Parts: sequence; structure tokens; C-alpha cells
Amino acid sequence: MDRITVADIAKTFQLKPGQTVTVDGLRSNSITVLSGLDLSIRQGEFITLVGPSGSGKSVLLDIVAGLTDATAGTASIDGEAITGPDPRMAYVFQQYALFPWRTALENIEYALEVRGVGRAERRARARHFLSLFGLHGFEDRYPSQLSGGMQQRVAIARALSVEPEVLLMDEPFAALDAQTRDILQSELLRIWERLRTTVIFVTHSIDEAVYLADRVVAITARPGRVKEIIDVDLPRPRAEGLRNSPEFAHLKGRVWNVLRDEVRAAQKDWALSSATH
Ligand SMILES: Nc1ncnc2c1ncn2[C@@H]1O[C@H](COP(=O)(O)OP(=O)(O)OP(=O)(O)O)[C@@H](O)[C@H]1O
Repeated sequence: MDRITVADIAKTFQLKPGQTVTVDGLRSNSITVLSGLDLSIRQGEFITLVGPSGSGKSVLLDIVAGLTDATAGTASIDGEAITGPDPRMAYVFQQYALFPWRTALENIEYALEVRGVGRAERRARARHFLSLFGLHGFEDRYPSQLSGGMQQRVAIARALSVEPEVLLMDEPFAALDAQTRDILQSELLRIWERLRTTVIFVTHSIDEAVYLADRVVAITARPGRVKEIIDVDLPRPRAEGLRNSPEFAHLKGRVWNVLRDEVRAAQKDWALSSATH
């Protein structure tokens, strides 16, 4: 069954008066970032989105999250059009987005309070999700007392604690060092294997995209649409050592082959824009 459907989505931004961009060599005061984008995501699937910078990946996530409207086309969850933020979805951003004046536990409790969960259950659930992410003993720490990796664990624990049907993740590990990033990828998969939440995860890392996904969705240079979907038929649970296997290298090569022309096209686009302004 499809959990999320995106049908013929387009998104155009009108720029502020006086602002212009160069599109196909012509100056314009609007910018179309997505055009004719179709995508269906099955219940319980782990999807990663890759594409050049500026190809509209974050905008697509915002449309699915109901944070911004599409200019054309529809996005649906369980067959219902998405018209605004939906309690069935949770979002994790690149920056930790925790409340600095609340402890790790209170950050999670807050998300549950907003959704009307009673006090005792809030506390129990917040503790449970923190311990799932190995943060038992850190409940009373404030974000400034936690490392970047720990803060992002709290942010993911908070998102999952509301038991969303769909988890949207926009480059959640991009700000972390390489080792912490690898560890968090494995932790996320370990927990995802238990919960089987539908995940849409944006990343610039082809390694990360292949390691995590059931399917990698490659987006074209602006205006973004789906260029190709690569099935990742690697066994689960995914072992750390999988990264050293020939199958993994082969899949990374396939994704890069699909993306290479799009990254070049995006770079040409920027060069043209900066040369004419
Ligand atoms: N509110 C806005 N007004 C005007 N342009 C916008 C707005 N939001 C996004 N854009 C433009 O839309 C394009 C796509 O942005 P988006 O952040 O979705 O790209 P992305 O694929 O996620 O890029 P990156 O990988 O670099 O994060 C960019 O050129 C951006 O400048």
C-alpha cells in the first residue's frame, strides 16, 4: 500500500521585487524548483533522496510535511491530500532544533504534551525513546551539555516518540563528524527495523543513501523531478561491514552514474547565474 503519493508536483517561487535569477540564459523574477515530480512511497519503506544542490529536495520535503503548498500537483498521505502539517508526520532537520532551556527528557516530553499525551505517559515514553538511543543517564542534561551526535539522537528520539507514520529527515547527519555519522546511521536502522516507520531521508552522501535505503530516488538538476529510482537489494539488517562489499560499491557506482550529469548541469546553471549578475 502507498503511504505517500506525490503526483505531478511543481513549485515556483516568486522572488522579491528587484531580485532576479537566470533561467535558461534569461533573467526571471520567479524560480521553478520542482516540475512534474511523481513519486509513490510504500508503507514502511526507507527512501533516500539524492540530487544536486538546489534541486528542490528540501522543498519537496516541506510540501510533503504540509509546510508549504505546491504550485501544481498533489501530495497525499494514505490517499488524503496534504493541506497542512499533519500529526501523522514528524520532521528532523539538519540542525538539532532542540529547546536549549529544556533538558533532553523535557524536550521529548514537550512534543508529547503538544499532542495531548498525559503527564505520566509522557515521562515514560520520553525515557523509553531516550534509552532506545543509548541516552539513559543523560535525561537531565541540557542540549549545551550534550555533543552534536547526542543532540541529534535526542531530536530523532523526539520525532519518533510521537509515533509518526512518516518520518521526514532533511540531512540530519550532515553536521556530524564521519565516525559519529556512521554510528548514528546504524542506530537509526536498528530502531527503524523495530518500528518500520516510513522514512524519507534527504542526503548528499551517496554512501549514506545506499546504506540506509530500500530505494534511492535520484532527483534531476533544477527544476527537480525524479530521474531514476535505484532499488537497494542489500540484506537487512545491514551490517557495518556491508560497506566494504563489492555489491555496495556497485550500487554506489550506479547512483553516482545517474547523478553525475545532473550535478554538472546544476554547476553550469550556477556559473551562468553568477556570470550575468
Ligand atoms: N522561499 C523561497 N524563495 C525563493 N527561492 C527559494 C525559497 N525556498 C527555496 N528556494 C530555492 O529553491 C531551490 C531549491 O532549494 P532546496 O533547499 O529545496 O534545494 P535542495 O535540493 O534541498 O538543496 P541542498 O542540497 O543544497 O540543500 C534553491 O535554489 C533555493 O534558493
